[in-house]
Amino acid sequence: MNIQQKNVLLFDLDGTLVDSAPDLALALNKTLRQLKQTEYSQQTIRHWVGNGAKTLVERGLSGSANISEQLEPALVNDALGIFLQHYQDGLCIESTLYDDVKEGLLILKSSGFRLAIITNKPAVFIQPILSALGIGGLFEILIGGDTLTERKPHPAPLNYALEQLKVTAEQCLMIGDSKNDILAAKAANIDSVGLTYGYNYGEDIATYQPQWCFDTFNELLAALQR
Ligand SMILES: O=C(O)COP(=O)(O)O
Ligand SMILES: [Mg+2]
Repeated sequence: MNIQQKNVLLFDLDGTLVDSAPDLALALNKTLRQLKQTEYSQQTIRHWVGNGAKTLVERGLSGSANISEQLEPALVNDALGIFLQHYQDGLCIESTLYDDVKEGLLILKSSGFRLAIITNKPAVFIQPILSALGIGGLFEILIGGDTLTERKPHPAPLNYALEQLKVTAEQCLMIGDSKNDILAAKAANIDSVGLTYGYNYGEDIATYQPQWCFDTFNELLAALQR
Protein backbone atom coordinates (compact mmCIF):
# COMPACT_ATOMS: atom_id res chain seq x y z
CA MET A 1 0.00 0.00 0.00
CA ASN A 2 1.04 3.58 -0.65
CA ILE A 3 2.36 5.46 2.38
CA GLN A 4 0.04 8.40 1.61
CA GLN A 5 -3.03 6.18 2.14
CA LYS A 6 -2.20 5.72 5.83
CA ASN A 7 -4.13 7.83 8.30
CA VAL A 8 -3.21 6.23 11.64
CA LEU A 9 0.38 6.51 12.86
CA LEU A 10 1.58 4.17 15.63
CA PHE A 11 4.78 5.63 17.03
CA ASP A 12 7.43 3.91 19.06
CA LEU A 13 8.84 6.28 21.73
CA ASP A 14 12.49 5.68 22.72
CA GLY A 15 14.87 6.10 19.81
CA THR A 16 12.01 7.26 17.54
CA LEU A 17 10.57 10.44 19.07
CA VAL A 18 12.77 10.83 22.15
CA ASP A 19 16.49 10.32 22.66
CA SER A 20 15.96 8.90 26.13
CA ALA A 21 19.20 6.93 26.39
CA PRO A 22 21.01 9.62 28.47
CA ASP A 23 18.45 9.42 31.31
CA LEU A 24 18.10 5.62 31.04
CA ALA A 25 21.91 5.40 31.31
CA LEU A 26 22.03 7.78 34.31
CA ALA A 27 19.38 5.76 36.16
CA LEU A 28 20.99 2.43 35.27
CA ASN A 29 24.44 3.57 36.41
CA LYS A 30 23.06 4.95 39.69
CA THR A 31 21.46 1.54 40.23
CA LEU A 32 24.64 -0.36 39.40
CA ARG A 33 26.69 1.93 41.67
CA GLN A 34 24.26 1.44 44.55
CA LEU A 35 24.55 -2.34 44.12
CA LYS A 36 28.36 -2.11 43.81
CA GLN A 37 28.29 -3.40 40.24
CA THR A 38 30.32 -2.18 37.25
CA GLU A 39 28.99 0.95 35.49
CA TYR A 40 28.97 1.40 31.70
CA SER A 41 29.23 4.27 29.22
CA GLN A 42 26.10 5.82 27.75
CA GLN A 43 27.30 4.62 24.35
CA THR A 44 27.30 1.02 25.56
CA ILE A 45 23.94 1.35 27.32
CA ARG A 46 22.33 2.76 24.12
CA HIS A 47 22.71 -0.66 22.57
CA TRP A 48 20.82 -2.25 25.47
CA VAL A 49 17.64 -0.14 25.18
CA GLY A 50 14.59 -1.55 23.44
CA ASN A 51 13.06 -4.40 25.43
CA GLY A 52 11.75 -2.55 28.46
CA ALA A 53 13.03 -1.76 31.95
CA LYS A 54 13.61 -5.28 33.30
CA THR A 55 15.67 -6.36 30.30
CA LEU A 56 17.73 -3.15 30.49
CA VAL A 57 18.50 -3.87 34.15
CA GLU A 58 19.37 -7.50 33.37
CA ARG A 59 21.71 -6.37 30.60
CA GLY A 60 23.32 -3.86 32.98
CA LEU A 61 23.90 -6.55 35.58
CA SER A 62 25.25 -8.89 32.88
CA GLY A 63 27.45 -6.19 31.30
CA SER A 64 26.19 -7.39 27.93
CA ALA A 65 23.20 -7.37 25.60
CA ASN A 66 23.16 -11.11 26.18
CA ILE A 67 21.70 -11.68 29.62
CA SER A 68 23.78 -13.93 31.86
CA GLU A 69 22.10 -17.16 32.91
CA GLN A 70 23.82 -16.79 36.28
CA LEU A 71 21.87 -13.66 37.33
CA GLU A 72 20.18 -14.08 40.70
CA PRO A 73 16.42 -13.37 40.42
CA ALA A 74 16.54 -11.58 43.80
CA LEU A 75 19.31 -9.25 42.58
CA VAL A 76 17.37 -8.52 39.37
CA ASN A 77 14.29 -7.78 41.41
CA ASP A 78 16.14 -5.40 43.75
CA ALA A 79 17.90 -3.72 40.85
CA LEU A 80 14.65 -3.24 38.94
CA GLY A 81 12.99 -1.56 41.94
CA ILE A 82 15.99 0.74 42.43
CA PHE A 83 16.20 1.53 38.70
CA LEU A 84 12.50 2.40 38.41
CA GLN A 85 12.82 4.81 41.34
CA HIS A 86 15.92 6.52 39.91
CA TYR A 87 14.34 6.77 36.46
CA GLN A 88 11.13 8.16 37.95
CA ASP A 89 13.22 10.80 39.75
CA GLY A 90 15.02 11.85 36.56
CA LEU A 91 12.80 11.08 33.61
CA CYS A 92 13.65 14.06 31.50
CA ILE A 93 16.90 15.61 32.65
CA GLU A 94 18.92 15.01 29.49
CA SER A 95 16.31 13.37 27.24
CA THR A 96 15.39 15.39 24.17
CA LEU A 97 13.08 15.12 21.20
CA TYR A 98 14.90 14.31 17.97
CA ASP A 99 15.14 17.11 15.39
CA ASP A 100 11.84 18.30 13.92
CA VAL A 101 9.73 15.82 15.93
CA LYS A 102 7.58 18.40 17.71
CA GLU A 103 6.92 20.52 14.62
CA GLY A 104 6.36 17.38 12.52
CA LEU A 105 3.86 15.83 14.96
CA LEU A 106 1.92 19.11 15.15
CA ILE A 107 1.71 19.23 11.34
CA LEU A 108 0.60 15.60 11.14
CA LYS A 109 -2.02 16.08 13.85
CA SER A 110 -3.43 19.20 12.21
CA SER A 111 -3.47 17.44 8.82
CA GLY A 112 -5.87 14.86 10.32
CA PHE A 113 -3.58 11.93 11.15
CA ARG A 114 -4.55 9.93 14.23
CA LEU A 115 -1.53 9.36 16.50
CA ALA A 116 -0.73 6.67 19.09
CA ILE A 117 2.28 5.58 21.13
CA ILE A 118 3.33 1.94 21.44
CA THR A 119 6.48 1.63 23.54
CA ASN A 120 8.16 -1.14 25.51
CA LYS A 121 8.91 1.21 28.43
CA PRO A 122 6.64 0.99 31.49
CA ALA A 123 3.36 2.80 30.79
CA VAL A 124 3.59 4.98 33.92
CA PHE A 125 6.49 6.94 32.40
CA ILE A 126 4.92 7.74 29.03
CA GLN A 127 2.67 10.73 29.78
CA PRO A 128 5.15 12.51 32.09
CA ILE A 129 7.87 12.29 29.41
CA LEU A 130 5.55 13.46 26.62
CA SER A 131 4.32 16.35 28.78
CA ALA A 132 7.84 17.38 29.82
CA LEU A 133 8.85 17.51 26.16
CA GLY A 134 5.77 19.49 25.11
CA ILE A 135 3.99 16.80 23.05
CA GLY A 136 1.60 15.60 25.75
CA GLY A 137 -1.74 16.23 24.09
CA LEU A 138 -1.24 14.75 20.65
CA PHE A 139 -1.80 11.02 21.10
CA GLU A 140 -5.10 9.15 21.39
CA ILE A 141 -3.69 6.12 23.17
CA LEU A 142 -0.49 5.31 25.05
CA ILE A 143 0.48 1.64 25.25
CA GLY A 144 3.46 0.63 27.40
CA GLY A 145 5.52 -2.53 27.76
CA ASP A 146 3.39 -3.54 30.75
CA THR A 147 -0.03 -2.54 29.43
CA LEU A 148 -0.55 -6.13 28.22
CA THR A 149 1.23 -9.35 29.14
CA GLU A 150 3.03 -9.31 25.76
CA ARG A 151 5.17 -6.51 24.36
CA LYS A 152 6.87 -5.81 21.01
CA PRO A 153 8.12 -7.79 19.02
CA HIS A 154 4.85 -9.59 19.88
CA PRO A 155 1.98 -8.14 17.80
CA ALA A 156 -0.44 -7.93 20.78
CA PRO A 157 0.13 -4.22 21.61
CA LEU A 158 -0.39 -3.30 17.95
CA ASN A 159 -3.55 -5.40 17.66
CA TYR A 160 -4.79 -3.83 20.88
CA ALA A 161 -4.20 -0.36 19.39
CA LEU A 162 -6.28 -1.30 16.32
CA GLU A 163 -9.10 -2.45 18.58
CA GLN A 164 -9.00 0.65 20.75
CA LEU A 165 -8.85 3.02 17.78
CA LYS A 166 -11.37 0.94 15.80
CA VAL A 167 -9.22 0.98 12.67
CA THR A 168 -7.89 -1.65 10.25
CA ALA A 169 -4.29 -2.78 9.85
CA GLU A 170 -4.27 -1.31 6.32
CA GLN A 171 -4.95 2.19 7.66
CA CYS A 172 -2.01 2.03 10.06
CA LEU A 173 1.70 2.63 9.86
CA MET A 174 4.05 1.53 12.67
CA ILE A 175 7.03 3.87 12.95
CA GLY A 176 10.04 2.77 14.97
CA ASP A 177 13.79 2.56 15.34
CA SER A 178 14.14 -1.04 16.41
CA LYS A 179 13.70 -4.51 15.04
CA ASN A 180 11.07 -5.03 17.77
CA ASP A 181 8.86 -2.44 16.06
CA ILE A 182 9.31 -3.90 12.58
CA LEU A 183 8.83 -7.53 13.68
CA ALA A 184 5.70 -6.64 15.70
CA ALA A 185 4.29 -4.74 12.71
CA LYS A 186 4.92 -7.64 10.32
CA ALA A 187 3.26 -10.06 12.76
CA ALA A 188 0.22 -7.74 12.93
CA ASN A 189 0.14 -7.25 9.13
CA ILE A 190 0.84 -3.56 9.52
CA ASP A 191 3.22 -1.71 7.20
CA SER A 192 6.20 -0.15 8.94
CA VAL A 193 8.80 2.57 8.73
CA GLY A 194 12.29 2.06 10.14
CA LEU A 195 14.05 5.21 11.33
CA THR A 196 17.81 4.84 11.15
CA TYR A 197 18.87 7.32 13.85
CA GLY A 198 17.66 5.51 16.99
CA TYR A 199 18.69 2.39 18.88
CA ASN A 200 18.78 -0.95 17.15
CA TYR A 201 21.46 -2.83 19.06
CA GLY A 202 24.05 -1.45 16.61
CA GLU A 203 22.32 -3.17 13.68
CA ASP A 204 21.04 -1.60 10.45
CA ILE A 205 17.23 -1.38 10.69
CA ALA A 206 16.95 -2.03 6.91
CA THR A 207 18.02 -5.63 7.62
CA TYR A 208 14.55 -6.20 9.10
CA GLN A 209 12.85 -5.00 5.91
CA PRO A 210 10.37 -2.36 6.97
CA GLN A 211 8.37 -1.12 3.93
CA TRP A 212 10.15 2.26 4.19
CA CYS A 213 13.34 3.56 5.84
CA PHE A 214 14.09 7.20 6.60
CA ASP A 215 17.17 8.87 8.07
CA THR A 216 15.33 11.85 9.62
CA PHE A 217 11.88 12.68 10.98
CA ASN A 218 11.55 15.34 8.28
CA GLU A 219 11.97 12.73 5.53
CA LEU A 220 9.11 10.73 7.08
CA LEU A 221 6.97 13.88 7.24
CA ALA A 222 7.69 14.69 3.59
CA ALA A 223 6.76 11.16 2.48
CA LEU A 224 3.46 11.26 4.40
CA GLN A 225 2.53 14.66 3.00
CA ARG A 226 3.60 14.26 -0.61
O1 LIG B 1 12.46 1.45 26.99
C1 LIG B 1 12.69 0.59 26.12
O2 LIG B 1 13.21 -0.49 26.35
C2 LIG B 1 12.38 0.87 24.68
O3 LIG B 1 11.24 1.55 24.47
P1 LIG B 1 10.67 1.77 22.99
O4 LIG B 1 9.81 0.56 22.73
O5 LIG B 1 9.92 3.07 23.15
O6 LIG B 1 11.81 1.89 22.04
MG1 LIG C 1 12.54 2.39 20.15
